[in-house]
Amino acid sequence: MERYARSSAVAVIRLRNPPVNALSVEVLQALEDGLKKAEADPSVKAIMICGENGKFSAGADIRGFSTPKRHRVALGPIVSLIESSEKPVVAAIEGIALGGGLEVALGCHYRLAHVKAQMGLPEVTIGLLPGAEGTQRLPRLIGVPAALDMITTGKHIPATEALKLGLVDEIVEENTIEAAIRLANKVIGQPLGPRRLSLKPVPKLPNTDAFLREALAKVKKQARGFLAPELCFQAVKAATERPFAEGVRRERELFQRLLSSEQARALQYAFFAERAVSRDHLSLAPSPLPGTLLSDVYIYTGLGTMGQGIATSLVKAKIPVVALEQDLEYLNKGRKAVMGLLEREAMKMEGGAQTLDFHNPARLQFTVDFDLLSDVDLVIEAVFEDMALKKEIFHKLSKICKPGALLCTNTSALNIDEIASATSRPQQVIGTHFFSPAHVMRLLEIIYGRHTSPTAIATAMQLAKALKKVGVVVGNCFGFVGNRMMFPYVEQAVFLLEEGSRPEAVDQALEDFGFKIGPFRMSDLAGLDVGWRSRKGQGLTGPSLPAGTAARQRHGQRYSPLPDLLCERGRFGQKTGKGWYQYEKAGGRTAVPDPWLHSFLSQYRDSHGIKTRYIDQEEILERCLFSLINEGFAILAEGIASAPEHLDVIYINGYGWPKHRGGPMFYASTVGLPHVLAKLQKYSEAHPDVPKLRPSAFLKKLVAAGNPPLKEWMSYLSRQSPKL
Ligand SMILES: CCCCCCC/C=C/C(=O)SCCNC(=O)CCNC(=O)[C@H](O)C(C)(C)COP(=O)(O)OP(=O)(O)OC[C@H]1O[C@@H](n2cnc3c(N)ncnc32)[C@H](O)[C@@H]1OP(=O)(O)O
Repeated sequence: MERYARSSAVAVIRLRNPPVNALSVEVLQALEDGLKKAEADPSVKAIMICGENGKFSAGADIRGFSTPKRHRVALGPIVSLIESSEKPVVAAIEGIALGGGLEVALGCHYRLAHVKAQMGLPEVTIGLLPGAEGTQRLPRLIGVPAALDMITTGKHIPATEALKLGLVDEIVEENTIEAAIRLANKVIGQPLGPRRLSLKPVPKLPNTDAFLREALAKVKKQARGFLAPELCFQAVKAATERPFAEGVRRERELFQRLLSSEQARALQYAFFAERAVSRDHLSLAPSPLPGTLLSDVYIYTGLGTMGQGIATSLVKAKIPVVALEQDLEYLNKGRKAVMGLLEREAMKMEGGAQTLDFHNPARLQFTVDFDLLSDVDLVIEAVFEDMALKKEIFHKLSKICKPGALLCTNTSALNIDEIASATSRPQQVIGTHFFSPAHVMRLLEIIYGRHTSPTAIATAMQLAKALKKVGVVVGNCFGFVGNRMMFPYVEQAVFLLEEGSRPEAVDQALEDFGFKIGPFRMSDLAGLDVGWRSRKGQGLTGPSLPAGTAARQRHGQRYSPLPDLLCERGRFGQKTGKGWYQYEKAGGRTAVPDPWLHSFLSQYRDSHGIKTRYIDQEEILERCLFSLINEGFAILAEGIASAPEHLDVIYINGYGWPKHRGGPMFYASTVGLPHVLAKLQKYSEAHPDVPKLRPSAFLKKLVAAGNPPLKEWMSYLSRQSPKL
């Protein structure tokens, strides 16, 4: 505790724990001591709580949740202590007030925020609920609908919205601390009863029961097996039914349940994994992006779907863009699409189009003039996946671009070294694999080649950061990490259809597991023709397939021609109105099980002598997920990725893996590696012609070593890529 000024009647309690003033045991102890001291000091007439370095607090120290209970300090009683103070307590909110930080502010009698501050109760995103009485105070302050929304989604809200909701009393544009001191002085001696949220009733709704029923249904639908949102709901519901103290008891019960759950552990693991992975390699970049290193980012594209998303993403990050197309017709189409995307993005932002300033040619210009490339700092090529075309472009780039320019290719599988070989500067060639839609998806897979320099890797990581994406650095192999792990997963899904399952059963099992979308719905959405083109290119199907090749075998391994057969019938998915499902029309989005497909599958099985059998959910999950995980172990052993956390961050941010399961490798660690190995052995014996079911040597090694915790896995490998 300190005084604002020597003779000031206002005591200041500053939360200090860089970088985000997380409420560690020490901070909480100091907060409690400060409060008691101020309370006992007769010369103190009011108290102000603020945070160091322009940030109120990011809430409880998340690392503390995995320490034994005896080492934790309960925050709820401290919030109560603040509220029961006989002297007015003012929260001066700058930067962020999140989780326990906002709960501290809710205990204060007055809340004043800087206009740029953000507030929220994001506990749900780490598998918890606001367990410091926040589920009971917030509905009393802003009403049940708004409180439920904030608590079950965990979203951050800006100060302007907080003011409208009544979450803060005042917002200021200038010095928050001085404004809070003025407020504290002004309210000295005023009655505190009406300012104590625990004493207020929860505002009544016209039909609380119906509202809660609907809200619960919505929460359950979105949660897909994720427990925290529903328990957050239950805690807020308790506020509508019980007096404050009983509501708090219920909140504590629910909080404890979540705290000990595997889901909370998984989400907290994912929180730190993402931050650790994003930090990798950054320090080697010569200077921060954008602006200094990158004066212009050049996108050479087809301004097709990927190029459009990438351009949008760069403009949103305020990086100047020059977008190039091969001819005016494509350029105009691309321009229209990018402008449309930017208009929509601008509508979601405060300040709209003006903030993004995308009508300004200095920010975004469209051209067909390749020579404009000579002065740009970074190029992102996003033409379609054709090695010959990419090599031609990179050869040209290498001649035109200035010596220091970084040359990035947006490929999802092609060999970076082969692309780099077309240039005279392979050390500056790197893969930047964006995910569609590129202005929405957070993952950026960054692929280094044999000659890629550490500076190039670090610069690509800077780019990811500037784009607010999660950059993950991986090695060069077919499909890199994400798609390479996806191949066996999709392969198993199709094999399951051959053996007796249906697309809707496979999708359901994986969506129940928590995936946003199952493999067949995903394939219909992405277009079956994409994979078909690639398989034709690899000689697995189409005219280059040698005559006499067995229908269900390639290179001595099992192969399913089912996706090829659908493509031959023009069933490309949503775009043609038919794929693994049927749709209301070409371009339709509602997938409906298709009787034609069911009878097609029966005939297929008959013609290949396959006996249809019932396949249960367990087998669907095990075969799809464990084959994907098995590939993950192979990737780690080959040094393509530097740690299991990297694979998990890729899967959560790029492939719709349910975050509450922590990513595939974390999931493997929770079910236990001996279990994964035993299942793979069983399925591999049943399907000896499927190499991807054969347990990886690394997995076997870890099991033989006694199933060590995930953090220790990499110590069982002697070789690591020098660049990772
Ligand atoms: C003690 C028992 C009390 C029981 C109370 C029960 C109820 C209360 C529960 C809670 O409060 S749970 C925590 C709720 N808060 C959050 O979920 C916020 C999480 N943090 C963020 O969203 C972001 O970090 C941020 C605050 C918006 C800042 O984002 P920015 O992109 O600027 O920086 P980051 O790289 O994300 O973070 C910087 C640095 O800080 C670490 N960190 C952030 N928040 C916490 C935290 N709450 N606890 C511990 N550490 C935190 C983060 O990990 C980064 O550090 P490194 O990992 O890079 O070392």
